[in-house]
Amino acid sequence: MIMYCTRNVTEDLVWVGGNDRRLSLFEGVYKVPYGVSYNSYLLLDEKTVLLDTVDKAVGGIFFENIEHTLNGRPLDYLIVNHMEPDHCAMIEDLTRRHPETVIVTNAKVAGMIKQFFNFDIDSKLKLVSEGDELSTGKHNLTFIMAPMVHWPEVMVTYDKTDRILFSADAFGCFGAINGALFADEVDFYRDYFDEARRYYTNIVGKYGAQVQALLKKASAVEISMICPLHGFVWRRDFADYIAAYDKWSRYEPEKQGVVIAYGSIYGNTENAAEILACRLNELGIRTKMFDVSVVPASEIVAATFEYSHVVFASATYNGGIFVKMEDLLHDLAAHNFQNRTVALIENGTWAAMTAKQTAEILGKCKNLNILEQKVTIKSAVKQEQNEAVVELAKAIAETLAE
Ligand SMILES: Cc1cc2nc3c(=O)[nH]c(=O)nc-3n(C[C@H](O)[C@H](O)[C@H](O)COP(=O)(O)O)c2cc1C
Repeated sequence: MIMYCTRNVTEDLVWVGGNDRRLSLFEGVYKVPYGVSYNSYLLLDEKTVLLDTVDKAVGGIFFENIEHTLNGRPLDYLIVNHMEPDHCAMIEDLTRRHPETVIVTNAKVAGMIKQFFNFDIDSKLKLVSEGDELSTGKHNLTFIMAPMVHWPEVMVTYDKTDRILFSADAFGCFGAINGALFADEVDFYRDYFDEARRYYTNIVGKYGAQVQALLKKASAVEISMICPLHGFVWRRDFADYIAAYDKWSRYEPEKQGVVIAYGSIYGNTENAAEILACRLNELGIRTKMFDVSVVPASEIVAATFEYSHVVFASATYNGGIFVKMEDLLHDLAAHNFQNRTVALIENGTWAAMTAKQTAEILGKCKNLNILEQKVTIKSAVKQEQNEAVVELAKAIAETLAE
């Protein structure tokens, strides 16, 4: 007997993906404490259509799900929207199990299939471009190119019949699907929104302009359901989620407030950061603090997309920026960190360097307001620096929107 773990998305669309709760680092970088899902969808129309495959970690359950759902029918089409291995890993296995399957995709994907795999794809290929249609019986599918959301070959598929957007990595979220497939089956904004932000900012945060382009194309069609490649399916009330994507991809903060990221070896720079946080809160300003030595840069990157202001407080380290802080700054620059107000605190026992060097790294970033007022500590906070921190809190307060 074939075991299976599937859920119907609609009457004739079935989720045949899998969950990984043992992955230590997604993409080798990101912690996934609640696991991650690899979504694949099987449409049972007059023709059968699989939309993307899954990561090899869940390959076994994926094939059980497919065979159970097909129930002896052939698999007519595989649509490949995205060639990242967490979604495409099972393509070659699939073609061995289902030699009848025609692969429907764009030319860039086809090139990548050849790069990743060794089977003869040309004999199986049906190439599509922007706006092409595939009729599968009741359903008419069309293809929308979404380059760099978040690889260059990405496209999304729109089911015109049921108005379903198969959105590839867009609108995804970290976190395994624990039986609840739909976002409305969990308390998404309480339990998953932070994970969705961390997913967006780190995975596609760099490509705001391309996400904007996709949002524009998507706004031209009526959408009643969004089926991403990770996380929950959205079948209702997704306007707020699309609005969050719009905000993130325009690099607009969600909230007025200050992220304070500090790098401190012996606690004195941390002390300055703590004092600043106290003074800001006394002024009614919300703060979120991170010790860069213990919090992964990816979590701090996500927080900088949330808040309007960021303070970097760093000890000087062998003539440079404290190593973990330097990692964070490069990570931010790589994620197109922009459109924020920034303040700097530096510490050096003999020659503080970090304010200047931080400003140099951030010099690559667009539309940053780096406050001229900085605080320089020489080893430990003294009366003079205490006063300077108070002044910095006031200067930050002046730049906050009402
Ligand atoms: C390994 C190491 C290297 C340092 N290198 C420098 C340096 O190049 N220039 C400098 O002015 N201070 C240097 N410092 C001192 C720190 O910048 C800082 O003043 C001191 O560690 C106190 O701050 P903290 O308690 O936040 O670590 C160094 C400290 C350590 C532990």
